[in-house]
Amino acid sequence: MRVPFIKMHGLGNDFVVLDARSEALPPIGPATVAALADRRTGIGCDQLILLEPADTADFRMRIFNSDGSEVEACGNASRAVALLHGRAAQVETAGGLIAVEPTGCGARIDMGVPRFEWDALPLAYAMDTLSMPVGWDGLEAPAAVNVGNPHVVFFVPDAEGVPLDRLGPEIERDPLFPERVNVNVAQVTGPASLHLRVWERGAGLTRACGTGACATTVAAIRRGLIEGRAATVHLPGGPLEIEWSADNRVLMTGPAAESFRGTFDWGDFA
Ligand SMILES: N[C@@H](CCC[C@H](N)C(=O)O)C(=O)O
Repeated sequence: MRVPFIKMHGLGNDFVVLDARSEALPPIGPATVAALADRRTGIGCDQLILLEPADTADFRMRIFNSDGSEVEACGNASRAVALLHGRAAQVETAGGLIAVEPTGCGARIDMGVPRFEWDALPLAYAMDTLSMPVGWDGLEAPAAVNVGNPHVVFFVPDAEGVPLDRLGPEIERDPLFPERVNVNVAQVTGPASLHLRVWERGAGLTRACGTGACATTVAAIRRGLIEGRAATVHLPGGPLEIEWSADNRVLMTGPAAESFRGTFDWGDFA
């Protein structure tokens, strides 16, 4: 069975998009996702995105990390999917309903309401999530935020100097995070400006993480580290505009692009 795919990205965080909204695909498992995501023997991506019909929204977006795990949210893929869809839509995700709106060369996404309760992250046990009393080799007192998916955010004086390739996997899999966690290291660079690097759960270091930018902005506002309720978040792949609205919704604006299209043989990856 030949299956069409669309290769897309948001600031270099890249996706294989499978559109099963009008024609169903066979059930997809973690091994197939990981094989397709492999950069040497597959198509290669940070996340695989599967679009399906939905009952209570315009369509459903399922998100899989390159390790095969299915997750709740992906900011950059939401913009890519908005671009592909070509008009405003309500999209069902495992993390909740999001509203997407294309804006020419990208999209604006209403990512929903952030959560800060320890059991919403989730953490293994109760603690303060604004400044968690924990640390890993010099990375101390992160904030925990769930923006559909779980994030910890460390504010540091020099984000580039953090050995995230070493500490990211350790923190991601710490027993404190029963569902693992996305690890953000952020530097405040101005009254409304942040520099951010992210170790993504299930995907490793990526060039950009939309939900990481949302979680980091919300955490910076809660901590009083920036002025107002909006920031430009500079990631290795480029900037995102994030706002935490007065009615408690996280809004993200930024680019997305299609790279190429192709087909693959399902049997080669099943
Ligand atoms: N790249 C994403 C986040 C993808 C999911 C994440 N790795 C997780 O496991 O929660 C983004 O742009 O938000």
